[in-house]
Amino acid sequence: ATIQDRAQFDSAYSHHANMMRRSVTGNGNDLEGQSYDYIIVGGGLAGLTVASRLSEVSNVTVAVIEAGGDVYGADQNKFLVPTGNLYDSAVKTQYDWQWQTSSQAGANGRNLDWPRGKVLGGSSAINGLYLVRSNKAEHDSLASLISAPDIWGWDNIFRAMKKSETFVPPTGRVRNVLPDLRYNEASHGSSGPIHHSWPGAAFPTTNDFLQSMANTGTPISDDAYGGSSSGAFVATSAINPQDNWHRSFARNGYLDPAQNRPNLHVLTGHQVTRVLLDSSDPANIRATGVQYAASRGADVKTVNANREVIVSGGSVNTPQILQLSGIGNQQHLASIGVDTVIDLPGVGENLNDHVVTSVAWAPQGNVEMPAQAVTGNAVADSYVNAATGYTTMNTLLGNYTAELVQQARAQMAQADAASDARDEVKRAWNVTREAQLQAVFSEGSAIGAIELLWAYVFGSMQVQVALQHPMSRGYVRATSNDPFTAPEINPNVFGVNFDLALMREGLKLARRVGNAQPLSNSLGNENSPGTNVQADNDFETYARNSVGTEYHPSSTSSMLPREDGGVVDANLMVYGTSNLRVVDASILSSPLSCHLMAPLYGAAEVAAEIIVAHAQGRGYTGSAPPRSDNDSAGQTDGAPGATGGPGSNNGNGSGSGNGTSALARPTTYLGALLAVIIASLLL
Ligand SMILES: Cc1cc2nc3c(=O)[nH]c(=O)nc-3n(C[C@H](O)[C@H](O)[C@H](O)COP(=O)(O)OP(=O)(O)OC[C@H]3O[C@@H](n4cnc5c(N)ncnc54)[C@H](O)[C@@H]3O)c2cc1C
Repeated sequence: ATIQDRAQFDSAYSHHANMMRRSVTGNGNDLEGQSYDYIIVGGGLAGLTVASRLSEVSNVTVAVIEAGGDVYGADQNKFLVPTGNLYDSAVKTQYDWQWQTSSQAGANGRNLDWPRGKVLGGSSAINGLYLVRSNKAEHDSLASLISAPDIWGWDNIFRAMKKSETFVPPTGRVRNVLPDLRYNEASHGSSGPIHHSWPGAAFPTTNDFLQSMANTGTPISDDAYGGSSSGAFVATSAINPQDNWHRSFARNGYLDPAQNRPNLHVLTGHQVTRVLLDSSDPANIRATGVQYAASRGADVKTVNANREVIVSGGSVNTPQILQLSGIGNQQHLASIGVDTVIDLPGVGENLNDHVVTSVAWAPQGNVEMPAQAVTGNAVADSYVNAATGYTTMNTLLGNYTAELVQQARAQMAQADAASDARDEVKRAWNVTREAQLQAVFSEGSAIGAIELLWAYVFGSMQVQVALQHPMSRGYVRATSNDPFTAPEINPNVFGVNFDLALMREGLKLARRVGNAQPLSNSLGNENSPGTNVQADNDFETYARNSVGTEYHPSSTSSMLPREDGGVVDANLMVYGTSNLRVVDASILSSPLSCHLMAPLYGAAEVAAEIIVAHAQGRGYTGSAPPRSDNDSAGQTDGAPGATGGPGSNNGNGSGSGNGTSALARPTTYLGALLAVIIASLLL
């Protein structure tokens, strides 16, 4: 942390204390023995999105159990102030699970840090705020693997991503500094819970980066949000200019506006230790509730589910929870002393992650840069890095592509044959990698294989290089039947040579971008890897020594057919159960070429629509069900057949929050525009 004077800083942000907040409870007894229609495990990005939407239906009851604490407290500025994500970070604090991978052979044996949010809002509370959308072809490909184009294909996900968004155009000042900041309003949403905008502060070298990308083969995109994210652009950030430039995330976007709903209860500071399953009818295994505890050794409490349990613990924790509940590979479960209820070998497997490293320069002379600290000035502190570019295989490699793909196929076939993984797991690898090879790595594909990010970090200027479609697959496996013992995380970094080769070529391109006009005018010495690194081998050694996570793990509860190693079906129901779903990053069956937050808000919106449709006895056809009675328009349709209802339990949500004003309404686009005009006049 680089805050010089904490008291001065907190007083500059004292207005945060007056915000509208949804109250939550930290008292585990409030839920114990109670019954809720829906129990959501994990109050992160997906969990709070689903909780908010389900509780719009007033005659169902919803409980969320979150292992971490609340964001609103002594440390709230860590989460709310955008620049805080770098200079007052929640990473490596109590708000982070602080996972580490197992030793990674592909990264010279290093154990990589794997932060994940452990706080209300989950990783959406601690992340880098980049909002980038995935590509049409990627979603159509994911949907075809589960034969559900109407639900998971681009059209429905695009609609759902817009549903979650309120787009706020950049200020006049930002437009002046960044003449190449381009967007197409038609691709954005105007009345959703999460605000997408640009920071109030901007720097000329960001525009130079776009120009240098164009000059090295990655053209500037006019519309990165309408189905193709390839090209260079300044990404929107999850920032709300109308609310003091705060971070917009699952807590303040989805939960706080639900503050007056008596049918929604949120418990923090308690970890779900397992899902309780009734397997008396093996053809209809039902989740009857969950157990939870404040810590290892603390009392284990139970809360009952009338209708469904929805697991939203994220890509690391969700498979661990399923495994400890008896759902997973029978052999693995036996090895940790867990009785198998459902032998489902895909649980925890098929893990993939974007990995990242960078080329870094010292700034040239007195080039203008953001403050390398949180300052107490809301506009300055809204600055986050956001310029990016998604580069296709053809730009990266030209006609070398086909040869590399052929080599990759041969290498993977050999490695799979030697692996002792279950056949279903091998099929998951195969179908998802083949889908990637066809959609992303085919000649002329418009999907980014590599992301290049422009970053000012701790006084250095960097072009970061992140692999978007790794072929390597790893796993998450519980190592003990104790839920408070860390699982083994093995992302198998650079397990397939193809991934290393692309990273190497990405690093070369990053150097070319930095050496190209006009960006080169602002860059001094190349500090890393350093100009002595020229040969392929040296680039690869540098990549192995420096690579880390871009924080986008997915696929550990893949939505695939059961025989292809799937864990959930197209309705996100865990195979073999009739009322246990997973909604979080783990359901994506293969990587997406983007930061995951935007598509995950969309996926969680779709999940909530599916669940509401099912509660109403309707099939889900891939569009929003009729509006419900607790939503902002106040229309009613209820959910026939829902059991329980308000008052079916007495967990009354008392506790640490300080809810104040009336139910928030999403701002309209006109309101947004007006606020931005006023803001730019004030600047
Ligand atoms: C440091 C960092 C930077 C990132 N930067 C970006 C970015 O700039 N842009 C972007 O788009 N994405 C970014 N991401 C990724 C993005 O935030 C995640 O992909 C997304 O939040 C995943 O959503 P989720 O719902 O799957 O999991 P999460 O949001 O992580 O939520 C899971 C929740 O479940 C809770 N939980 C887990 N286990 C239990 C249990 N047993 N009992 C109770 N609660 C439990 C966790 O505490 C957590 O709150 C970043 C992530 C990190 C960690």
